[in-house]
Amino acid sequence: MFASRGLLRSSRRLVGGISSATRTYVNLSKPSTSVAVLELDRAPVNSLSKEMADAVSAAIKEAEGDDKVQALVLKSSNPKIFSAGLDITEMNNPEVERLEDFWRSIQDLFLTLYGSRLSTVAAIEGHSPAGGCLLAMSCDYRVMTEGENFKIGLNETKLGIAAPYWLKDLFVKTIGNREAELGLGLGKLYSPSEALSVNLIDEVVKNEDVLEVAMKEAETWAKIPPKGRVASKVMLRSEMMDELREKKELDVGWFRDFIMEEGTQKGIDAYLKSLGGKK
Ligand SMILES: CCCCCCCCCCCC/C=C/CC(=O)SCCNC(=O)CCNC(=O)[C@H](O)C(C)(C)COP(=O)(O)OP(=O)(O)OC[C@H]1O[C@@H](n2cnc3c(N)ncnc32)[C@H](O)[C@@H]1OP(=O)(O)O
Repeated sequence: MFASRGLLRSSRRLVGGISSATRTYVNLSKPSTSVAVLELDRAPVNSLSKEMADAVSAAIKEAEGDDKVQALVLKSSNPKIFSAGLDITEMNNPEVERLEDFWRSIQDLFLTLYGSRLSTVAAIEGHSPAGGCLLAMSCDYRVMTEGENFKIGLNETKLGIAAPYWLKDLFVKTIGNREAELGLGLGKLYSPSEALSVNLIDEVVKNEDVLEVAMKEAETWAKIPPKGRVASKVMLRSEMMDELREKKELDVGWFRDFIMEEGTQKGIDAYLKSLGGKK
């Protein structure tokens, strides 16, 4: 059903009529004719390394390659963490070439998900900070599990870094300029009810219901005739995507220079050490 890609270790099985493919970092399945499910599966926190970003992009393209598929649910294998965002170790004392390639992979992941012909529904299971929020906001619809300790938002400023301009633009498009000023400036992480109140997400559901609700939503989107739906999506999203495509290498340079600064490195180093308490 889903053709395998050279990049990915892939094994296939048929469970109850559901074709599923298990790969490194992602699992792709097709529980119904028109909806595919892409599960993020990089323990412990689904952080986005270069390889993880490439794997997610490849899986989205693979789902798009099936003409019958019209919608995609993005979920996590971890019920408490959708994604902890970018893999911070990629930005900690990096090799410059690897750092630049890492950023290109993140740009490509955004362009692939945000610009997908598929209707995309994020089943946000638990925490979704920074790059996790980027993944969620790149989808067409967001369902998040309840639990006021779960957080979503852009906390970059608290790490001593700034979100790139296109992530800022996406945030503004999603929640409006004033709330984005507050959210970005304060590095605010929102609980599910707060996120709902500012339209960062569309629904809050019980943990056990999240996949069912996301699937139902995806089925609804999948029934819309694709021609008009995709044309509408292109109209709404192409300006931002075209700008990033044009400025891609400039953006890589900004990212590299910003991350390689001594002060940025000190901040990232301290933040990494504070995480998990083990590094
Ligand atoms: C001209 C102007 C120029 C402007 C500049 C433009 C260019 C600048 C661009 C800069 C862009 C930067 C963009 C950044 C976006 C990001 O995504 S940065 C990442 C932000 N993410 C976070 O802050 C989340 C951090 N993690 C957590 O908060 C928690 O881990 C959690 C709430 C998700 C889960 O908590 P818990 O279950 O308690 O797990 P932990 O014990 O904390 O973690 C377990 C394990 O995972 C490691 N880890 C956690 N997150 C990350 C991560 N994002 N990357 C790498 N590793 C991570 C953590 O260290 C633990 O490891 P050990 O078990 O200790 O080894």
